[in-house]
Amino acid sequence: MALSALEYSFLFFATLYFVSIRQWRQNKKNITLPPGPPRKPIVGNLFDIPQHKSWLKFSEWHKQHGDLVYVEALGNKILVLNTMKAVNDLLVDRANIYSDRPTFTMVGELMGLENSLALSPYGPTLRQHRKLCHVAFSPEAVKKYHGIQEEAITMYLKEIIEMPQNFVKQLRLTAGRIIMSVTYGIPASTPDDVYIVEAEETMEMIGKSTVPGAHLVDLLPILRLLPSWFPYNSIPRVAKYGRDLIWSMISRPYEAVKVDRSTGTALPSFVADCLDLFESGDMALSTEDADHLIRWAAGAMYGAGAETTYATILSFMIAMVKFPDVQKKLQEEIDRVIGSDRLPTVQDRPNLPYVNAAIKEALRWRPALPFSIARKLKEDDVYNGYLIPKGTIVMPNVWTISVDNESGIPPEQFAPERFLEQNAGKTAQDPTSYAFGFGRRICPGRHLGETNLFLLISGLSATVDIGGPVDMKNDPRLFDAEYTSGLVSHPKPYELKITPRSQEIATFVKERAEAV
Ligand code: HEM
Repeated sequence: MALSALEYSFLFFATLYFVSIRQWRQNKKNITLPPGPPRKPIVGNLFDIPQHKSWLKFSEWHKQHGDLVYVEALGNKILVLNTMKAVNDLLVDRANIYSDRPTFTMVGELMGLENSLALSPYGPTLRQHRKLCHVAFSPEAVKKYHGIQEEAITMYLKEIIEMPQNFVKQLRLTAGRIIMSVTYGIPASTPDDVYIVEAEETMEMIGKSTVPGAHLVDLLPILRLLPSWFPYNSIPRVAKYGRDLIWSMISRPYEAVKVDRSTGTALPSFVADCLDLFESGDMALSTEDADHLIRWAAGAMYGAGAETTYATILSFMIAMVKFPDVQKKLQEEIDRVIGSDRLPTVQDRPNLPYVNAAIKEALRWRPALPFSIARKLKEDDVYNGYLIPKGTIVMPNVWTISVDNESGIPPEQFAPERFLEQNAGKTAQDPTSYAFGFGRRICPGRHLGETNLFLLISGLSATVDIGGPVDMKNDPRLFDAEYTSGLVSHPKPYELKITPRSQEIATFVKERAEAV
């Protein structure tokens, strides 16, 4: 029987395809895993990876093993990327297989958090989440939140002028109020922080649950199938507690927006923008699906947006104590450009190069997410001759990437000068290219986040002197902040001496805050 030309071509290409797949599989057997410290049977490198600040250990391994460091822990495969080139080659250029998130059985599957934007697997739902963010958090769309951000930060400045000892607690509240206001339109000036209290409680529970080893079921997912009557099985009870807490945190403010919209009293917000988008018919979703999507997209914002801002500013304040010359230069620039009778606004940003350089330096000096947020590889991959197996957890080592060995200024120094025009070309990598993540999962709140940093850094510099802690006799005390080791690494609460730069400034900040 004679075959047609079409059938011949089909057979030819099919044979070529199968032969190349076989060849590829054979080659793969000869391909080695990326380098890393030697692994022990079963536990792998479990006991080589420190629980505290593990990014420092990976930075050491970077020097020994190179740009890729591969480790295993109890069968979990982990690849750490230590350079921007490796990050760009994999997370950006091969985004279709490197944009998934690792799974957590307890908090993700059993408590439901895998529905949320930040933990959502890479697929059609994530693309819809990202579309909502693209519309609601574009550089143009976030302009409508500038007023909210300015007001919340004015209130923060008033609070720390009046009660400087509360600067840490108030910073946390301020970051939370801004996110709640932007996400749900809850006024930042509301004295009732009921949503924030609930969100903080939920975030604490999630933080504890995502520490490796916190739940046995994460190591042995099969345990989730045990019936609830099984002796000593606390999994269903813990899962229900977490699920209820998360559901309440994401649903109460969301339902409130829907009620406010029905009465025409809703303030601008991410949720309101998303509901508008759905109602415009632009999303081709059922009401139920849109409801689910928007609720869980909005529910990710607090966790992702509040603690990162808090961490970056707490580190900035430490830098002001350790590098008083930088504080002086910031104050001088603000006094020269803005004067001392008003607070900086977003419109002033283009005229304040030193403040802008200080934002970059704050993102670089102590990155809030030293390992960014981990990815999971969807299928086997080969890079630089190494096999990276499917399911590998891939972590960009932002800590190592942020070490500036190019500008000639010691990396430990907090020096905005690295990013001034005079150093352009010989300076370090721009931190905005790594601090907010990469590729298809890059932080959707980065424009909003940067504005928070601008208003806080310029507002603090305009109004207060930040000094180290003092003893009863007003003598300086030794000062070194400790950092937490979770996903977000922030300084543990510490003391500072914060004083208004002048009585006039204290008065106008108070008047301005009262007007809010
Ligand atoms: C200083 C401020 C901030 C920093 C340093 C920061 C950093 C990051 C980083 C490193 C990621 C991981 C990206 C990746 O996987 O490649 C991320 C994700 C995310 N951020 Fe931010 N962020 C900040 C502020 C915000 C704000 C203000 C919001 C919201 C209003 C926000 C919302 C999110 C969300 C929803 C994700 C998850 C995206 C996804 O999984 O696709 N972030 N952020």
